[in-house]
Amino acid sequence: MDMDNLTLNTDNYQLAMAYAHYVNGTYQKKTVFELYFRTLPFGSGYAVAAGLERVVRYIENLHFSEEMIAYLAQQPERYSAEFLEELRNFRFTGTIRAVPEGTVVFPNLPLLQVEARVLEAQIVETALLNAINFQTLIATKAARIRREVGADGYLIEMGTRRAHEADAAVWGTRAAYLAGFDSTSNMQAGMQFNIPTKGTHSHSWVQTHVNEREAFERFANVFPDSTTLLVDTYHALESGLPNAIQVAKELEKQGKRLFSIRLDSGDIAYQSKTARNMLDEAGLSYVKIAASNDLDEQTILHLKAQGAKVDIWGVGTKLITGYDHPALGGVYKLVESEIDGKMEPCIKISDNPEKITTPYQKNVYRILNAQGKAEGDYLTLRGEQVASNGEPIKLFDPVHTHSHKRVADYTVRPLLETIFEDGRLVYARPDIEAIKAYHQEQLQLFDPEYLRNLNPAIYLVSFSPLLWRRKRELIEAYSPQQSSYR
Ligand SMILES: Nc1ncnc2c1ncn2[C@@H]1O[C@H](COP(=O)(O)OP(=O)(O)OP(=O)(O)O)[C@@H](O)[C@H]1O
Ligand SMILES: O=P(O)(O)OC[C@H]1O[C@H](OP(=O)(O)OP(=O)(O)O)[C@H](O)[C@@H]1O
Ligand SMILES: O=C(O)c1cccnc1
Repeated sequence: MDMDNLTLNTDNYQLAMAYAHYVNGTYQKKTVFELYFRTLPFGSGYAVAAGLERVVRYIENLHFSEEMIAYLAQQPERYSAEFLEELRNFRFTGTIRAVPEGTVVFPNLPLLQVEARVLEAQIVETALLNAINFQTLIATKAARIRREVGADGYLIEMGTRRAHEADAAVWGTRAAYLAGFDSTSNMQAGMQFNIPTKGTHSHSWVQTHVNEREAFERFANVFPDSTTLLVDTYHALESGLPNAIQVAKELEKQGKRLFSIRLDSGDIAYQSKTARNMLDEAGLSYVKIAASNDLDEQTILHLKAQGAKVDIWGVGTKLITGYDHPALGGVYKLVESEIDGKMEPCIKISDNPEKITTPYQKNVYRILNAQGKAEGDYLTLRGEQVASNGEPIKLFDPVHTHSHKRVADYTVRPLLETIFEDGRLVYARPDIEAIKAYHQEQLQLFDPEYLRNLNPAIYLVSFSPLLWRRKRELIEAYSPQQSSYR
């Protein structure tokens, strides 16, 4: 089984619908789907788009292997031999547009758009959501953690042991790195994505020696330029720190420097402040202090408020599992479908206005004011030009319409890039360092009110007047007193 081929990483119902379209002769119908989320995780004011690299690899490798075809042939759905033959030749031949990874994104903004035969667009839904929901969630959590750590702190991702299995560890690490982490303990992620790896040692290293001092010496002698000593196996301040200081002094005699000590239990604020004093008094102000132990942005905020002297933060479980908001609720909705050879808008009506889908394939623009700061995002019909004729542009919340503003002097920046064109990869994939730098540039576009972790300001994702009018008309057309559509 080729584990890199995720073609069957789809739901049973996608194949059932694909088959029913096939049997009815409608499987070649053109469709447009858009992927977006409705609610931000963690109480954040923004999310960080991630997952596109995995989408690209998935689409490039999309095909049903003989083993998969044989499996499908045995299913109770009794797929016909002709359909299985169609699947044997199945490749992605459509067009995908997406916001680049690292983009700062908001609810109801299309992050990805699929324009393809319904057969293809339907089958890929599950895997696209799977990749983008998870990675965007983790990138967003990572950005929150980076915000509290500040630009000076060094952040190591350490979550693999608690991640939801290997894929989540490796791709989650990548998402964390692009959104602000400095390195990871996961070697696979390091190799696969060129992410710097870092590590210290665990309590077992100390426990497998006759005493702590011997353990420290032996480790430091092997890595004299990069050692971090974990000082809390027995008593951090009474034993670990004094032993680490002795080892650092020994290293100095060889012209070497102990890199850091690590605290992994107890009161990190108190211990780090005391450790800092002890190290400084011993003339070891260059030795850094690392901390770990169920950290997240909240704990880090509190530790910093207490004056903790931590230079390096190791964060695992609460990052890689999206601990306090374990899933991003991204959805993939049909916005246009071919009827009698013509693309027609599609809508899903709901009693909850936030869940009514927005019809039509869209263009997505970011509106920047004269200072180059983002004022809001702006969705138009595809092909519709944004007027920049000197007239102010009106931005409003399409659900809570009282919330609006006008921006007089503005420029527009399109957000969607073409990734696949008629099945061909046309996107020059940036390397991970370029994505990381791009994410930092993105943050500069926003006033801090939108970015703060607690009770952030709400950013407007607006419609053009034409899109607004067309959506209203469609809602009207599907209202119960109109019968023509039902
Ligand atoms: N000064 C502090 N203020 C707020 N939270 C802290 C402070 N110091 C540590 N913490 C956090 O408190 C939690 C302590 O958890 P817990 O009681 O399980 O750890 P512990 O006492 O260190 O035990 P263990 O040895 O099992 O790790 C951790 O999440 C840690 O990051
Ligand atoms: O706490 P996290 O953010 O997940 O960071 C990773 C943790 O993994 C290691 O210990 P492990 O949890 O295996 O054992 P311990 O807590 O008993 O030290 C390490 O010492 C960290 O505490
Ligand atoms: O290198 C470390 O200190 C480390 C790595 C993984 C998990 N916990 C700690």
